Amino acid sequence: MLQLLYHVLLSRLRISKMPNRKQVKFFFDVISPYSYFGFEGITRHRTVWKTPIQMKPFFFAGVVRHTENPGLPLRVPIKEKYMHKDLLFSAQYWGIPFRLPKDYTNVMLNTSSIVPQRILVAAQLRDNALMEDVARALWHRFYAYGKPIFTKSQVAEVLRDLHVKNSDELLMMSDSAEVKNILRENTDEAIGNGCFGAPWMHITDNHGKVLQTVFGSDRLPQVADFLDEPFKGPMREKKQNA
Ligand SMILES: N[C@@H](CCC(=O)N[C@@H](CS)C(=O)NCC(=O)O)C(=O)O
Repeated sequence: MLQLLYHVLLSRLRISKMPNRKQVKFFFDVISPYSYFGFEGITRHRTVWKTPIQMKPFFFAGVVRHTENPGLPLRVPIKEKYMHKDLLFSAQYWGIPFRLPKDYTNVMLNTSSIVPQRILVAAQLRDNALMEDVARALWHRFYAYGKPIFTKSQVAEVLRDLHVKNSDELLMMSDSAEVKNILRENTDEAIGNGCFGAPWMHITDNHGKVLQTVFGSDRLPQVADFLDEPFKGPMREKKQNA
């Protein structure tokens, strides 16, 4: 009995000693250019934040389908015109080489990103840093060189350029039930918390309770403030792809 009491007290003590650290989950899809900016912004801030950041590849089309979001900027001509300019403006801010790929709106609205997103999940199962390298390289290929990134062979070229070991295994893994489930779970997790767009973030407490949901790469200053962390602007000196 005394022993039981001792263990209960000890576990209580351990819980109360745990720092009450918030965490960020960052949901993104390579089909979303604003995810690219947010991805760069948040990963650059990792060097100055203590807050753990979890990167979550999800399926943007699944979100759009679920929410029946009629407000996608590329579907509204006046917003489309603005967005084309805003992407260049924002890319300049983040120091990202960027030009609009040919036939951009059409490609964005009519191409599926399921293949690269599943490959990112497979890469993350191996190693999160690998996943981030692949995501960054996919965006770089699309926006710096205008080359497509949506089929297996296109992604395979990126893996080859990055000298990824056993890349065939990774591509095969991306068709597994495990990978498909994780991508679906990540998407459902965002949808379950009110997601309608990308990038999307959850700020949670250290028990995983969602304290704040956030839409957009342009909300990083508010995210930093909520986390009690510094916002250092675009940190262009940290850019990896020139
Ligand atoms: N102001 C946001 C815009 C983000 C944005 O427009 N994301 C697109 C995908 S690339 C989206 O999810 N749009 C849905 C909507 O605007 O309802 C930012 O700077 O990141």
